[in-house]
Amino acid sequence: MLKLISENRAFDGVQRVYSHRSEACDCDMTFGLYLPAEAAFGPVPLLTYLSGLTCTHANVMEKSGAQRWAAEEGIAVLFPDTSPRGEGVPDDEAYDLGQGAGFYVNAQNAPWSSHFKMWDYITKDLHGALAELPVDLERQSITGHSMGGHGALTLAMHMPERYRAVSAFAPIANPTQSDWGTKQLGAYLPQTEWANHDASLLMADRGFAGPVLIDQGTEDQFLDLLRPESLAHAMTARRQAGEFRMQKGYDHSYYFVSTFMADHIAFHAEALHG
Ligand SMILES: N[C@@H](CCC(=O)N[C@@H](CS)C(=O)NCC(=O)O)C(=O)O
Repeated sequence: MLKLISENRAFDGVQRVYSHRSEACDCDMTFGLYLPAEAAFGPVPLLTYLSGLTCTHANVMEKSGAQRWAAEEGIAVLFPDTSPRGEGVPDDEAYDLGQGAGFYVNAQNAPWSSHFKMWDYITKDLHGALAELPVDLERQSITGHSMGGHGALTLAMHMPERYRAVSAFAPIANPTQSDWGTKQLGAYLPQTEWANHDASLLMADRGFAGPVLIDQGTEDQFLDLLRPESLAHAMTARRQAGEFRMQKGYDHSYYFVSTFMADHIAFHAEALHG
């Protein structure tokens, strides 16, 4: 059951925030949902945006300007949180492990395995919760930033029947070869599972049948950790159809994300309305 936390009118639609109980994460979770005006008349297509390290559902909702473009295209945008939270949920002193850093996996190692099941949260609990809202679950696609770009790419490549298109802003592209990856995958999962959560390895192995769009800033302060070159190489080696754009001068921040948000929403709208 969903609990409505807030509702604000935006671009003729509504920006809502809900909380609900997640069985997978064994705690209450919060998410944002933007519904365009069209949702008053029937289910609209749904784009999920997964956020990066340290974020809650709120960063992208407040800083990316996504609502304007979603309203123009008549699509809903879902903004999930990045981890389980609350008392009793394990955490780490570092910003990039534990709460705010769920990495979109189902943790198998203690102490994380008790709550950190973000893969199941997104694909099962949240999916189920959306059934009572005016979104068309047969028309979905996915995007994300940084850790969320990693989540978007890995989810899309594992579930192409659910997601028609995938895009990413500065994704963590090759986590098995990066400190943004080995640290978290190592904490959460046995090493035999890592390759299932590495976008470059999945791209080389299986690719994605639908459209793909990646944007990466050339002045991103985390380039060495993100390893975009591994994903670009995997895409070209596989002859994956898609666009990989190196955007001159942009860093890792929401100034970068908001600059290209219109492009990404138009890209998804084309796949979702088609
Ligand atoms: N706090 C970290 C960086 C974390 C970071 O840049 N997070 C990105 C996603 S990976 C973000 O979106 N932060 C929240 C924001 O800008 O609103 C550091 O100082 O090294």
